[in-house]
Amino acid sequence: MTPTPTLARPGAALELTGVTRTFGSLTAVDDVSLRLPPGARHAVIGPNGAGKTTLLNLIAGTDRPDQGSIVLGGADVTRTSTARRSRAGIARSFQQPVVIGELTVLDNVVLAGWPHGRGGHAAWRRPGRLRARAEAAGRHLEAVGLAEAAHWPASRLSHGQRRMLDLAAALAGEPRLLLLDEPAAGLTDGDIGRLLGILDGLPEQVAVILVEHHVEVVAHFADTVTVLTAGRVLVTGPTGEALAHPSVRDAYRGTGAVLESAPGKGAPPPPADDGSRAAAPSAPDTRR
Ligand SMILES: Nc1ncnc2c1ncn2[C@@H]1O[C@H](COP(=O)(O)OP(=O)(O)OP(=O)(O)O)[C@@H](O)[C@H]1O
Repeated sequence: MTPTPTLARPGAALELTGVTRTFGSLTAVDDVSLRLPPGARHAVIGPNGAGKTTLLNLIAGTDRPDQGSIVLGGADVTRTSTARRSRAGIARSFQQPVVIGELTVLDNVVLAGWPHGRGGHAAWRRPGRLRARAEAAGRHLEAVGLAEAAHWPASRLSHGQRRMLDLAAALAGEPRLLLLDEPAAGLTDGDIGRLLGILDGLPEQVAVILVEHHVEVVAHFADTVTVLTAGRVLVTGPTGEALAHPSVRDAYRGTGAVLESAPGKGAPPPPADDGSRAAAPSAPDTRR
């Protein structure tokens, strides 16, 4: 059966309506609706197994919803391939950074930004296009603080640097919607401070969905937050209100997250080597 096309209200960068994904008897994402304007700074938080990564997979197209619709910039992409969505302007970073160790840092970014499809093959034969891509890749590396490492083999990078390279690679496609899956995971305090600076410098017109366990990163970066528990939206709204909501406190109680002390949006990055970070929620992982 052909799905009924969904019309987004004007102006939405992304509109999810009733998005649901089940795995057997488990509903990982349950009737999630969300509307983001261009340039949105939105975070999705929730305990382990809440459905955050599944939601990103559904938006990026690596997975398909059982119900609901996904509309990007007015176009229904619910059933379109990952490659088409990438061409339409969706880019993502991963929990485990995707880096090709044998290539240089610069080439990783050039490759990530290379056009998919037949146009991409033709582009290799045009030295001017290649040069322009390399210059753009250099700018993205500069933005994430990796300019000096541009000609290193990517295998030389530390974990924190790989995360930054993954981010530069995501930016290389000049996205209109950027999906960031736990960019602060495994970073040192100093690296998190740098990450916050980089996030602050993301192009204004790009809508961003940040999935993150570090509440202070969420509080610093996001204007709005959706809290998921067991696949359902518990709360969605302005960051301060969402984090202060009693149900959110209940959902996070006992997980170690320090919601009270999360700095407000616009607060400076935390000092390096301060060990008092708001901890990631650590509810039992229900992954099968
Ligand atoms: N391919 C799959 N097959 C079966 N179950 C899955 C699959 N992918 C995810 N799940 C389940 O769906 C639920 C949501 O998983 P998901 O990874 O989206 O949660 P999450 O909120 O991103 O968790 P975390 O914070 O630990 O990354 C979990 O119970 C998980 O085990």
